[in-house]
Amino acid sequence: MTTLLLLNGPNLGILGQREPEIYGHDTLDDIAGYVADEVAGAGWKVVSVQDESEGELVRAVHAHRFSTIGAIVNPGALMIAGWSLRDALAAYPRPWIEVHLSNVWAREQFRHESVIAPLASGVVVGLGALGYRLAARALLQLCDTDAARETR
Ligand SMILES: O=C1C[C@@](O)(C(=O)O)C[C@@H](O)[C@@H]1O
Repeated sequence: MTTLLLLNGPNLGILGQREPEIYGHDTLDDIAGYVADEVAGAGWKVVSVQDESEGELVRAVHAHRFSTIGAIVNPGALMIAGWSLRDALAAYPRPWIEVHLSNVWAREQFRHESVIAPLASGVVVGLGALGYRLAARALLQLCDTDAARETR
């Protein structure tokens, strides 16, 4: 079974209750369901990990690095200085996409830089839960391309 890693950082476990005017009303379970719906047609399943601590997220990237085909990563505030998460993702051998629910560029200055973005295959920002769906669709295409390359 092909598996996609859905990785969410600090404070994303309380989506739905957390500043819904910024982050929307969907819970993380809702979002995991949307991602699962997007990839089900390809026969992929989703493993969803959320943690408040960077170390646990690093552990999750390590644990899933050879068992997943790609990843969707919302690092939360670790975008700002999550250097060990950045290094773990640098060693993740598959395509992955950074997602932010809110438009971080339209918010405080400290959210305008992401230490992980330069390593991502792409970044989706400001589209709420739809951003996770779009990231899943992108990974279906990116991973197909990889698979096609491997068979050449
Ligand atoms: O926790 C979050 C959520 C966020 O990653 C988003 O999805 O919009 C944006 C971050 O700046 C913030 O710290």
